[in-house]
Amino acid sequence: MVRIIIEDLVFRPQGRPVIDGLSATIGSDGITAIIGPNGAGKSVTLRLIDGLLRPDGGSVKFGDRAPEAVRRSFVFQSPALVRGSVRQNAALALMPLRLSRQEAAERLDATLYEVGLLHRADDAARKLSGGEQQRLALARALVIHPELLLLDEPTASLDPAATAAIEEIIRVAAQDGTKILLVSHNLGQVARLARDVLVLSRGKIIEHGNAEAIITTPRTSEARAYIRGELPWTSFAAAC
Ligand SMILES: Nc1ncnc2c1ncn2[C@@H]1O[C@H](COP(=O)(O)OP(=O)(O)OP(=O)(O)O)[C@@H](O)[C@H]1O
Repeated sequence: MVRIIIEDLVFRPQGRPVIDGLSATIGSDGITAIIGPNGAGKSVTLRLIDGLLRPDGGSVKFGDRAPEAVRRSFVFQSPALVRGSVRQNAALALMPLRLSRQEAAERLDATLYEVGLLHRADDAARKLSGGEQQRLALARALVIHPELLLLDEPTASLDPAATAAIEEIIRVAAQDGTKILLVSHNLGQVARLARDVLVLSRGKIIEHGNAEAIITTPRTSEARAYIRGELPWTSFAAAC
């Protein structure tokens, strides 16, 4: 179980405050979505939590566990696949685990089956469709049996059917006990999947709570504007 405690996190490249004193305690189960307008700092927050970026202040703690003891995976919006087969791509993630050959093969088959790619295991990864490539990226993330899975807009460029397939994989992973942090602009997806939501604006959390409550009745005007899709020129156009 991974509880994430973020305290006064600051990321300030060249002095520009991108993340500006962000604090939150994120519960150890279910799916937590991070939403907010472009440039709010969602991806940076995910990277700071994962340790891909170093903060300029504050901390991210996983309860009382050392960060390196928390098995975790990160899936990006565009899957970075290497040359080789579907199976070889997924197998890369297993290398640090030093499993026996048989155990690794069993795990790979089980995970490729879960994401619906076992029948494509020997095909070239780069020949997969966008949705299949993202399922492979998820297989590579899930094959290590992560305790924490960080997903940065995993369905941003996918059609509804491919999105539904990815959402089902995410749902099953969460049911199996993986804690999931999901950055998404797809509020339907957030409503379908998330238990709780963090709303970011200009590097700060402006709301954190139950997903349904935040999506249906956001408290702050900024969250309301984002969720209702108010664009800056809406009121200007109305005034003309
Ligand atoms: N590694 C980095 N170093 C310095 N600045 C960065 C880095 N990554 C992102 N930024 C800057 O931080 C700001 C927030 O970026 P971020 O990608 O976190 O936004 P976001 O909320 O995920 O936006 P979007 O919804 O458009 O993906 C941007 O101005 C971006 O240019």
